[in-house]
Amino acid sequence: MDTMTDTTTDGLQISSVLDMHENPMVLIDEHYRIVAANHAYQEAYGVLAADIVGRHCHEISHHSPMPCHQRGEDCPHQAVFSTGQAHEVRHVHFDPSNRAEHVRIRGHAIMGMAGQRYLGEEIIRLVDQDEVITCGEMQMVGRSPAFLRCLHHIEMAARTEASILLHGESGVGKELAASAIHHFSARQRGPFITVDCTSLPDTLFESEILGHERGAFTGCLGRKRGLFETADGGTLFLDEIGELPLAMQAKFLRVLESGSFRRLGGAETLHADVRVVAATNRDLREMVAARSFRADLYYRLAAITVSLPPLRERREDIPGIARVLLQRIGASWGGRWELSREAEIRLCAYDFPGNVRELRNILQKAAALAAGPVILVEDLDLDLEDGRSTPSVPIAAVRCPTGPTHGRPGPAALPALLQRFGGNRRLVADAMGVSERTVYRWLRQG
Ligand SMILES: Nc1ncnc2c1ncn2[C@@H]1O[C@H](COP(=O)(O)OP(=O)(O)OP(=O)(O)O)[C@@H](O)[C@H]1O
Repeated sequence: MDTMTDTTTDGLQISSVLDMHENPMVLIDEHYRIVAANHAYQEAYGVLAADIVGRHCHEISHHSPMPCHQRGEDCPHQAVFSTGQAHEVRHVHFDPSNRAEHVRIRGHAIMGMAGQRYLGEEIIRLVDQDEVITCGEMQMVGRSPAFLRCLHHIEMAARTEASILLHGESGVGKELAASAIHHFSARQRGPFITVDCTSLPDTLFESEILGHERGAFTGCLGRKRGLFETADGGTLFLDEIGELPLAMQAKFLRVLESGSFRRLGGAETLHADVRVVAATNRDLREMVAARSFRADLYYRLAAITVSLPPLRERREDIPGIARVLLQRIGASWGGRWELSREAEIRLCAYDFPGNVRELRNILQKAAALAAGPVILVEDLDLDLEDGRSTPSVPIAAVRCPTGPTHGRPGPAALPALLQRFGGNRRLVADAMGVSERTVYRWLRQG
């Protein structure tokens, strides 16, 4: 083992040099052993330097017996020792009580007086108390290990130029993840263009995706740039790619392979430099086997695949996401709502087949129905058929909803809702997640 006393040959005390840093910092030797930790580190993690000096960094920060690069992670230790250059990564660390946290690590190469090499690891803790990770204008909430791991994959994938396929259930946050990829990538200053593959009729492919020249078809008055061209220098997000009909898959493949295209009615071959991110909730491999999705397009899109975990596999994120969603609802409706403890427990026990989008809809309805600023269990309209509560959660401690069922507000709630939304039935319908006709029906029924 490469050892180092706390005093270097020129009389500097290592820990006092590390203490100059405000962020937690540790010094690590070539053999992954921690040599020193600064005051900020000891305070942040509630440990004494003596408790961790001599132990492996991966054991302390990852609770893992092996270095993180051997588990497929981008490891500052490996990078700094092999290149001698500083290296920065995001990681998921675990504190002494096994709580996952999202951190940015700056690894610096440090030389000892006798030529020994060290890694100086500065740890910047990214997740604040609200568990919100802010990427540009977006807010991604969560601190569960499953979520943070997924975020790490997203960031690692974003740094490459490879096509990325996002896979996950409906409402799990694929579109949010796609914009996070754009934000984390070198293309962040370029455009982020979304193509909804469910609403792209075959007849519109050319004009929408490739654009058209003036007079290209009857009634076409001007020249239009297509979405592919508009995404030049940025990211093209193909949402619901599994819904793309076979005929259009061939057309897409041609454009994606070459980056070249012609506008409808145009003679000139144009080129766009586009990075593609696609998303689906379907099993594209199965679709390839069933010949309903082209294998060549699949391999073109899925250079890197990132799976987004469903909300029920990261239940510890539910309270944090609910808090942020309620803040958003409050900001747009002009009000403040919070969950009662029982309502929070009830939500954490729910399976959320519709994931974060369903959570948002449930909270909107609940806020619309709640008599005051505190949302009670009876304000929650959970679909208990699909979203059965799991046995791992102490359901016995939770009362069942007794209030309105299937979104139908009680007799007193409807006038209050109409008042809240200035008599606008459309807004009431949106808040309740029903059609405007349903609101009319409720009003007729009194
Ligand atoms: N981690 C998160 N933190 C905060 N909000 C989130 C998070 N994940 C998703 N959301 C919100 O949930 C809603 C649904 O997310 P999104 O549209 O990205 O899901 P999706 O997987 O693309 O859904 P679909 O497959 O139906 O298109 C959005 O309002 C989004 O902002």
